[in-house]
Amino acid sequence: MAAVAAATTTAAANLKLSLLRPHFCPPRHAFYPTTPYLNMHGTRNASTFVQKQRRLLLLLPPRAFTLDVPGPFLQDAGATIIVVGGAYGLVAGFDYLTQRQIIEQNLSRKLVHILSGLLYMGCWPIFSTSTDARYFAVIAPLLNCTRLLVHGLSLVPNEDLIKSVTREGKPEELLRGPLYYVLMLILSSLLFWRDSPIGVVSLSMMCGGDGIADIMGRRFGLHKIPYNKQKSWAGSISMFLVGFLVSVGMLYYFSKLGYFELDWLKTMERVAMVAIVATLVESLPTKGGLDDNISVPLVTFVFVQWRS
Ligand SMILES: Nc1ccn([C@@H]2O[C@H](COP(=O)(O)OP(=O)(O)OP(=O)(O)O)[C@@H](O)[C@H]2O)c(=O)n1
Ligand SMILES: C/C(=C\CO)CCC[C@H](C)CCC[C@H](C)CCCC(C)C
Repeated sequence: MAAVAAATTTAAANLKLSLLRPHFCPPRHAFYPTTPYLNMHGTRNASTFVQKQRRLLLLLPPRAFTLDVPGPFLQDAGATIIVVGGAYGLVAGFDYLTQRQIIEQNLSRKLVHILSGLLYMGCWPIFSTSTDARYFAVIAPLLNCTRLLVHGLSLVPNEDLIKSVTREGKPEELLRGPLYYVLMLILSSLLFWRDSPIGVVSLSMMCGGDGIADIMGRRFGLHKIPYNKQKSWAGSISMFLVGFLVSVGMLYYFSKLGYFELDWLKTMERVAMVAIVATLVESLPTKGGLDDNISVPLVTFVFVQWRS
C-alpha cells in the first residue's frame, strides 16, 4: 500500500515537472556536469561538452589529437586576448575600408554593428566552463565602452574610430548608438551568457535584425511605413527575416555545442513572435526617444521572459 502511494506521488511530481518545463529547456550541462580541469594524460575526465569546446578552441576536427588546455584561467585569458584583438582588428579593418573609400561611412557603421556583436557571441564557446568565464568575456566590451567614452567626450581625439562607427563623423555620436550597443553586450553577457536562449535571441535581433533594416531600408526603402515616414517596409521586412534567421542560426550553434536543448518547432514559433515584436518596436518613431540599441534588445528580453 505504502509502495503504491509512493509511486503515485512520484508520478504526480514528474507530471507536474513536465508540465512546468519551459519550451526553452534548461542547459544540457545542468544534467551532465562537466569537468573543467583535465588530467595530465588525456581526456578521460572530460565530458563530451568540454571536448567539443576544446576542439573549437584549437580549431581541430573531431577525433584529432587535442592538446591540454592548461586550466580555465589561462583559457579565459587567451580567449579574452583573442576577442579584444578581434574587436580592435574589426574596427581598424572597417576604418581602412572607409579611408580608401571602398565602402561608405554609413555602411561601415552598420557592418560593424552587425559583425561585432555576432562575432563576439560566436567567440563565447572559446571561454572555459568556469563560472567566472563571463567576467573575462565582458572585458572586450568594457574596454570598448571606455574607448567610446574617452573619444566621445573628446578627451583624446580618434578620427579612425569616429569614421568607422558614426553616421555624421561627430565624436558625441559615439556616446549614443555605439555606447548603448556595447552596454547591451555587457548586460546580456552578465545576465544570460551562453546558457540561455534569451540573451542569444536579443543580441541577434539587435545586431542582425536592426543592422540590416538600415542597410536594406536605405537602398530599397521606397515604400514608407504609414505611421513612420522615416522607415520603410523594405527595412522592416528585412529586419524580421534576418533577425529571425540569425537568431535561429545562433540558437542552433549554441545548442549544437551543448549549451541548451531546444524543442525546435516551439523555438521557431517563439523566435518568429519575438522577431515580429522587435521589428514593430524598431519601426516606431523614436526621434529624441529611446535608441533602437536599447529598445530592441530590452523588449526582446522582456518578451521572451514573459512567454517562457
Ligand atoms: N525599418 C527601417 C529602419 C531603417 N530604415 C532606413 O534606415 C535609416 C536609418 O534608420 P534608423 O534606425 O533611424 O537609424 P539610426 O538612427 O542611424 O539608428 P542607430 O543610431 O540606432 O543605428 C532610415 O532613415 C531609413 O532610411 C528603413 O528604411 N526602415
Ligand atoms: C556601430 C555600432 C553601433 C551603432 O549602432 C557598434 C559599435 C561597436 C564597437 C565600437 C566595438 C564592439 C566590439 C565588441 C565589444 C567585441 C567584438 C569582438 C569580435 C571578436 C570582433
